[in-house]
Amino acid sequence: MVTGGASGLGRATAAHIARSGGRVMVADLPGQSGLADEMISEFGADKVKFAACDVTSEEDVSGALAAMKAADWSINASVSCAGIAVAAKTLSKKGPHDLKMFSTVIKVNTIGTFNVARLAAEAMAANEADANGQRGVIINTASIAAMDGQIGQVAYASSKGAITAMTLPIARDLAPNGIRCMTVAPGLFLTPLLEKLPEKVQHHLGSQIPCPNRLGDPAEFGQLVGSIITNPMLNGETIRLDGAYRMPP
Ligand SMILES: NC(=O)C1=CN([C@@H]2O[C@H](COP(=O)(O)OP(=O)(O)OC[C@H]3O[C@@H](n4cnc5c(N)ncnc54)[C@H](O)[C@@H]3O)[C@@H](O)[C@H]2O)C=CC1
Ligand SMILES: C[C@]12CC(=O)[C@H]3[C@@H](CCC4=CC(=O)CC[C@@]43C)[C@@H]1CC[C@@H]2C(=O)C=O
Repeated sequence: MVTGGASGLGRATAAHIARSGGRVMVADLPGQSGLADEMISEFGADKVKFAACDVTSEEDVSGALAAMKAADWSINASVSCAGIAVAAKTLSKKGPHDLKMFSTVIKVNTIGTFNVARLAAEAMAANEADANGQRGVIINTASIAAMDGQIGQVAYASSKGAITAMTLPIARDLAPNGIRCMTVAPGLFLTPLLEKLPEKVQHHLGSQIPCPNRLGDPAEFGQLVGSIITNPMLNGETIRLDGAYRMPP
């Protein structure tokens, strides 16, 4: 299952899994079903399915997992890519940071990610263990903003910092169930999130990345997720995927 799987990093991950012979439940907001339909046409309905799902809702996430079970698909990997970003300072000329905005970002990014992790873990725990005694892997998406939070990113950086912080305790909690937990902290990737910015700004951002000297390709994120799924020793850690970029203040 890939949440936020209709767009950007999630879409590239779903495509990577489908191309590698896997089956993917794309769980995304109902408004994204058109984008998911494109993937279903590309890979076939036996490889890709769509579940309308708000990650903050227990009912929706349980529904997506139930749809997998109904299709006789086991859940071996749960990848959380659903996320939102806002820009606002703690205090600006407009006044203090809007508290509702802060709560919304925490709700979608942090609580949504944990909601998916806990419910996916319950489903994975019923899988038969493989030769390593493992039943599945939970993969979260943070951001380098978790470590290098910029001016105006207090809500976003907090939400992503919590995702990196939950990685080790989730891995420890789920070790007895044979379930791993990893987090990827991407740098700057060319997805609709960044495509919103003027091209000049996109080029400038790409030029700041040491090596490779360009924005990340979402396929490279999908490739890392594929490696995490297949490498049984990766557990309890956050991996930066950023071409050695460190964000300035
Ligand atoms: N693009 C980048 O450079 C970076 C992205 N990230 C993170 O990667 C993740 C994916 O970002 P992108 O692919 O760039 O963004 P995107 O905007 O292309 O995709 C995000 C997807 O999440 C879905 N989504 C949003 N709220 C949701 C909810 N409540 N329930 C279910 N789905 C929901 C959206 O519908 C969308 O399909 C996000 O968590 C973002 O914070 C982190 C670092 C860098
Ligand atoms: C997501 C990330 C950090 C941001 O907050 C910005 C986003 C690009 C588009 C944006 C424009 C704005 O006006 C508000 C901020 C933001 C949403 C950036 C793309 C990658 C950044 C990130 O997470 C890096 O790790």
